[in-house]
Amino acid sequence: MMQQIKGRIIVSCQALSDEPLHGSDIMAKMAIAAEQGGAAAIRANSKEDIIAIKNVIQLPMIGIVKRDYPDSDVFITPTLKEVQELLDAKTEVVTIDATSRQRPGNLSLEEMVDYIRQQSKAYIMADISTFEEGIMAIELGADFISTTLSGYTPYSPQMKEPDFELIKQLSKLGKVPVIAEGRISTPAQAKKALELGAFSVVVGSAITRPQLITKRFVEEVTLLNRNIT
Ligand SMILES: CC(=O)N[C@H](C=O)[C@@H](O)[C@H](O)[C@H](O)COP(=O)(O)O
Repeated sequence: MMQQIKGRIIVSCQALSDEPLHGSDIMAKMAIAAEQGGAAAIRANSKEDIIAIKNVIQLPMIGIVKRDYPDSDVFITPTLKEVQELLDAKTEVVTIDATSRQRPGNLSLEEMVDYIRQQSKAYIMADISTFEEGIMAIELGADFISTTLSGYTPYSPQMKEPDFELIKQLSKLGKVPVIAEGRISTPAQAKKALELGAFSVVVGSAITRPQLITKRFVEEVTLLNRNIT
């Protein structure tokens, strides 16, 4: 699988329950479209969506389960319950939040990694938000690190652009494949991430969230109209 995704685009097909495209059947169609476009793998949220996507395409799946808990800000595969759902869905990659924030029930990252290693042969992807968290994830033995959460923890840089600096610094270590993810919205940005050393690039909203794609066009046009009047 590593060779299959090297230097290529992974498409994130996700729509939460409050999004217009929510539904496993729709995500399965998105995944077919991504496969037709040449995606190397699919990142998807929830056991249901992963199973529906696996029914229609052969690409490797990078799975997450997003769930909110009252005692933690961690929402990407926060506990062993979500890990087990991913293992049940037979996802090739189990993705966990590997930030230094407290997990629900004070579960440690080590416990999560141990559980996945004991229960399956799935790869582990660590979603991180800073360089230090990346180092921690490498020490824990993650198979991939993804820059997914840069900009989504209060202590990481808040920016509109992808966090190219983080992609570059982690890739430079040469320890574990670094997946560039988060706000990559143009082919040029995807190319830049690979040039900076990323192993693969995940693109989500710019391909699979039409409400956000529309908004980008509308905002640009609104700006122009403001300048004219
Ligand atoms: C922060 C968070 O919840 N990220 C999620 C993680 O899976 C998804 O909502 C993103 O779409 C995904 O990371 C891809 O990023 P972008 O959509 O920016 O290309």
